[in-house]
Amino acid sequence: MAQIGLVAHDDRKDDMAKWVKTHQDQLSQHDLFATGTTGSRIVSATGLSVTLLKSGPLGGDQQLGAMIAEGRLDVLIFLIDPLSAQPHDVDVKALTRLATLYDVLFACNKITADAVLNALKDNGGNGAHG
Ligand SMILES: O=C(CO)COP(=O)(O)O
Repeated sequence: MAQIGLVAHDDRKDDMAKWVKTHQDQLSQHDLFATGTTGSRIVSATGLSVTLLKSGPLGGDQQLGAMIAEGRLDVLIFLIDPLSAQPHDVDVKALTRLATLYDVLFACNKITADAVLNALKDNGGNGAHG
């Protein structure tokens, strides 16, 4: 079982809800964490059990970053909107920086997110931190 963080910017929330629904069976075998609004969308689309953190602009990105720094997150799926400015851009950068620094499985678009789930399957369902 892996600890998976799920985050999507506003323009990518529909994509995230659809992606999670597509992979619902596999994702249900893992511990899911999400920023507040993304997580609420996922829960209403799928009924999956998700630990809801604060909304991204209110500190949710930083909470996920702290989990990565403490070795408590194996995977980050962060569907980023590359066409809109974010008021909390510094938090977004901090989260992507920590995901890179700590070498977690990290996807910021759907096709890579698919590849990450395949990698998890190949690894017997365990993330990098086992
Ligand atoms: O802003 C976000 C990521 O930077 C996502 O936060 P929400 O899921 O609360 O919208």
